[in-house]
Amino acid sequence: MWRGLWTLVSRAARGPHSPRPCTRQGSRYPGPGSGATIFALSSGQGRCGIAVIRTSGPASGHALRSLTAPRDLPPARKACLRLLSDPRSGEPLDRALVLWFPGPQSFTGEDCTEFHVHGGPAVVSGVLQALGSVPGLRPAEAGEFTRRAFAHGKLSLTEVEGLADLIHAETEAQRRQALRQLDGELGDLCRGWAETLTKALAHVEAYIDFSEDDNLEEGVLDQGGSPWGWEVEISGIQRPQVLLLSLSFPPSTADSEVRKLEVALGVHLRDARRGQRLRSGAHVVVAGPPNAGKSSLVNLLSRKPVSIVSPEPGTTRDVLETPVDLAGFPALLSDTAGLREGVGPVEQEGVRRAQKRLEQADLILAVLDATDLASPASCNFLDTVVIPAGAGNPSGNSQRLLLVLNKSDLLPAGCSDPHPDLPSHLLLSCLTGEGLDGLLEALKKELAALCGDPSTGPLLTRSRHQHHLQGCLDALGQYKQARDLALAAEALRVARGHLSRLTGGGGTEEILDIIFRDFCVGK
Ligand SMILES: Nc1nc2c(ncn2[C@@H]2O[C@H](COP(=O)(O)OP(=O)(O)OP(=O)(O)O)[C@@H](O)[C@H]2O)c(=O)[nH]1
Ligand SMILES: [K+]
Ligand SMILES: [Mg+2]
Repeated sequence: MWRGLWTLVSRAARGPHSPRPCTRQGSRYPGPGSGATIFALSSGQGRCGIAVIRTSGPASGHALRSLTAPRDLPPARKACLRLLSDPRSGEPLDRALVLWFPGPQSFTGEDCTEFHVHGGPAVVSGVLQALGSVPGLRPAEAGEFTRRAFAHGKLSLTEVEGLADLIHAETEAQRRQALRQLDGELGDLCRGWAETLTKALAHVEAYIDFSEDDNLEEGVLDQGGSPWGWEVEISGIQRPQVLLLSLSFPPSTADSEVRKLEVALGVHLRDARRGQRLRSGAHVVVAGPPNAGKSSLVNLLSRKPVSIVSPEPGTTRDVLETPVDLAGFPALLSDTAGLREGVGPVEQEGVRRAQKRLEQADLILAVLDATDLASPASCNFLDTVVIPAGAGNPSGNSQRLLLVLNKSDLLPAGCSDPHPDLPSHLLLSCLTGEGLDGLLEALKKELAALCGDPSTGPLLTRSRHQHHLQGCLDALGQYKQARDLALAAEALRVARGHLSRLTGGGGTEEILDIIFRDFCVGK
């Protein structure tokens, strides 16, 4: 019985259905030291000071020796100056710094080399061709270096995603967020949660074994009516094996640990939308009546002539989208048609599209002409868009709105705020730029609320993360409702499986393909 229990505890700790919880499992790629050796230019394309060419795979050392003189391998991880020449013709290619990273202490876990050559296109193509002539070497596919790093357990799936985001990060907030993910924060969090579930599962499985022997399950479930009930019950049973379990993981702790886990998952799930906004940009929609200066504002914020500006009302018809860095946050800025009634069919279609885009906005930048507030179009816009959105007191995570009164340069001099009766607003002149700093400050606050603080805030940046955390939470719900120990254990296993898949344990090829598609060749 004692030995049986230990077997069960360790089996639960390992998990009978998923091989290892949240391990950094690989894909179909072969283990370190086998397979082809790949090479690619890892720095950007085009003329530059230094270009970095990498290789990874078992023939890396041979490739390094074939191209360099002297032919011996440099000391591991130390930059050495070498003359590079083409192994076929002996023709000199460049004088370059080379590095030798013997596996497994390398980015991919395999033998790797780096050639830091002068960045002219002729040098780069000469070295790439020379490498291509070495037997066993072939050009790398997009993301193949990172994929090998993942296959060899150097990076978890969430870290791979962080790396992809870091390469694509365009704003400061995105960079901070990607770095946190690359540091493995999300993976660590999931591994901690999975460990909690493993302990709970060990407890339940051991009890299943115990009750099979002693026929106790029925009575306990009758009394408790739920896993929480029988967990408490177990600690009351004076059996040596149960006492052992109680010491290693007291049932009341199991109860509260799983409950704590539910709370933590809920907090992160509520933050998920913010994390996704931080990764792909908040939707900021500029809207208002015709000629308010919406297109002028879009051009000012994006610092380029995205939209046509003209004195003619109804200039903008289609929704025009442009990605911008707004005060360090990524945003997708949309210019829209001026909202008004009684217009021709083309402009009407523009108005319909504008209204549709307004519904999808995370943040509405409502623009009015400060000198034209009494016009029917302005009044209608205030009544139908600004006031319902509750400008001035944005609440919670719902759609937010900033009201901007443009063309302040046309207001009589000395008039600080001509419209104190309007909902909270900012004065701006797209013509002179006055009020722009205040607007950017307000935008920063709004975007920080929408996207979260990148250094402490949301960690879930993809819908994939949200899907698995929700799956885990749902399974914990089933666990609580299970009236049968076997079902309760199965629910815990399902919950743990979701966490495991989030970090890449048992990741399917499809997910890997989608993630690695984001990478460029050489990464
Ligand atoms: N004086 C002044 N004129 C401005 C300002 N901003 C925009 N304008 C002018 O107002 C007119 C309309 O500007 P747009 O940016 O085309 O306005 P819009 O809201 O995009 O117009 P529609 O697309 O037609 O709905 C243009 O002649 C601009 O030069 C401003 O701050 N001050
Ligand atoms: K216009
Ligand atoms: Mg316009």
